[in-house]
Amino acid sequence: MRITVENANFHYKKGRKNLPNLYVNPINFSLDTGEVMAILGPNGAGKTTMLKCITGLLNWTEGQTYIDGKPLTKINKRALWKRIGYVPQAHKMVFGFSIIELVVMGRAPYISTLAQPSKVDIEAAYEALTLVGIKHLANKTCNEVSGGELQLALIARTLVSDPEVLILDEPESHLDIQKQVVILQTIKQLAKERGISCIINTHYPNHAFYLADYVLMTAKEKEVVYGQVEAIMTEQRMKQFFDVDVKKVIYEENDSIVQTMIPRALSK
Ligand SMILES: Nc1ncnc2c1ncn2[C@@H]1O[C@H](COP(=O)(O)OP(=O)(O)OP(=O)(O)O)[C@@H](O)[C@H]1O
Repeated sequence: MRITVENANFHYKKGRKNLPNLYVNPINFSLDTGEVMAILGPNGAGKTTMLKCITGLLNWTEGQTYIDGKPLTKINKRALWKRIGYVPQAHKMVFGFSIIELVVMGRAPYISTLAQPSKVDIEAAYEALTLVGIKHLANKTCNEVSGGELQLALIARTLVSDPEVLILDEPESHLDIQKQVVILQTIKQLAKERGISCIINTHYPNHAFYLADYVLMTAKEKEVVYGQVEAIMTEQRMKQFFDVDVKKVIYEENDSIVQTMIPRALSK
């Protein structure tokens, strides 16, 4: 499946008044089966808004998202949500669903209105929990698990609809370093082994280096740039977009080239 965004932009409204466009120049990118794109930018740059527009939760005010060449607005919503999985930022939930109930809700596009989830739906939910490594938490309530465990459950909830594209909003935020690794490895595995295309908002340049084939970088009043990771993730661009001096370090580990970025202010 190919997801394409062409000449897109967005502005919020305040009352009847249009606020300025969030992006200085139109957004253009294309992602094929199993490819990963990371979106990076400072707080308030419009990353969450962009994910919502890509999936049709908000409507682009200019341009369009296309799925295999077909405008997203022309695709039946139920059919669309079988193909696209959206994992929002995890906020602690205060209601009492169990984790398995939360994950079964992800089968909604397959369950007809008013029908109960079937055995197949419940089996699919357990399979997804197994995949993200938290099957043992199935009967805990959302209130009883940690932020990281809830984040994994939200990913599982998306996986039960067997999506072709996974859109994740800062999935590794608020997680300890071990849980971050689990999330990143899970996403990479879904992309490379299951051919799921992934779009991920992240605040971590190193995560983009690990996961992404392409990076889209945006910041208020800065040109939106998009391209292959090596071309976009430069010291110069980090200075330009984040106003931070970083050192890009490249080294070899287990026959792979690893790239990382360290803020110079933190090196003694
Ligand atoms: N409903 C809204 N109405 C008006 N402005 C909004 C609305 N939602 C967000 N904004 C503004 O749009 C801009 C982009 O917000 P968005 O949440 O997309 O940024 P972000 O890059 O995801 O930020 P962060 O990294 O902090 O999560 C911000 O200036 C925000 O205040």
